[in-house]
Amino acid sequence: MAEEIALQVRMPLTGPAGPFALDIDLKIATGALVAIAGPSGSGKTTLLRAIAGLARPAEGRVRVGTALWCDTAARIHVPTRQRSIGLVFQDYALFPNMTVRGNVDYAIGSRARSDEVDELLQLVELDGLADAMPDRLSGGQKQRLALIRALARQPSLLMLDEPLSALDPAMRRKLQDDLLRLHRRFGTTTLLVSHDPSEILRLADRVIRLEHGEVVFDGTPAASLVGAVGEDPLLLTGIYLGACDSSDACAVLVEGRTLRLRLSEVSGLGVGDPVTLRIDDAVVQRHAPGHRDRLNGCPASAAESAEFPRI
Ligand SMILES: Nc1ncnc2c1ncn2[C@@H]1O[C@H](COP(=O)(O)OP(=O)(O)OP(=O)(O)O)[C@@H](O)[C@H]1O
Repeated sequence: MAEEIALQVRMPLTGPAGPFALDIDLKIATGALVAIAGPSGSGKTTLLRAIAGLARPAEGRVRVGTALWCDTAARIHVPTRQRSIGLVFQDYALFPNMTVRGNVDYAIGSRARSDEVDELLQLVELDGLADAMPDRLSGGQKQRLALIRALARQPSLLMLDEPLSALDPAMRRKLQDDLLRLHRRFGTTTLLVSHDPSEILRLADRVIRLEHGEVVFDGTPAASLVGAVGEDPLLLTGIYLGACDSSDACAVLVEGRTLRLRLSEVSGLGVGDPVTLRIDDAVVQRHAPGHRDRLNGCPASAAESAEFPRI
């Protein structure tokens, strides 16, 4: 369909272990919130930069809806400022010499209406700080301003590169809520670079994992957990929601999402009980508070479920 985003990017890169190529061919549905995960140096930021026009692919084509932003074969390279994008990076990048309101005004441009700016500031609880300069804001407030500024022009594509990684856990959580709320409100197609599995689980519809410039995983957030854990077991807490009717899987509410997981034993667990899921080496285990031993796991079935509806 014409609305989707089609990305083909091929670009030689040089990492600490030598040359490799960023080689991406993806389609993204309009309105999706897609997490881009993967180890350091795998090419996540470079992919965003290529989409934004800040890096030039050796070969590639970037189409967003009906707009062609880049087509190396046709020698098309639309400058960054003419691409309908919102960008938020870890380091805020606010205009330090403009007030909070001024930052949003500037992003909207000459058509800025003051009621529109007020509404945007209210959305992220910055209306009381409209006349403050950015250096008076906390890290979380700065990042909320950066988010709203990126969305102010209602871009076709929002790209967030580890936007919450400099924040403490409580503020991260708050900003994740804001991000979800803003995503639901504006429906902007979003690419979010994140290393944090619980953040991905909470926010994303789809996860793309890069390694050495290539897509090694493309699937649901829950399915991504199993492959992404590495040496460190991942512990997630959730609420047991009961057995699923048609399979031996159960439903567990984790980070605001219902996951269908096959747990080793569910005897003694009641609906509403808190559970800890241990996802380790493709094994999902659970132990309820009060159980003396961790129960044995069984092959993870996080990948089995096609849909994980948001609650
Ligand atoms: N223009 C370029 N030419 C050659 N190599 C590059 C270029 N830009 C980036 N690289 C290299 O490509 C690799 C991937 O960088 P990139 O910043 O995209 O990784 P990343 O996955 O975002 O990593 P991190 O999670 O640490 O931010 C790095 O080793 C980097 O040095």
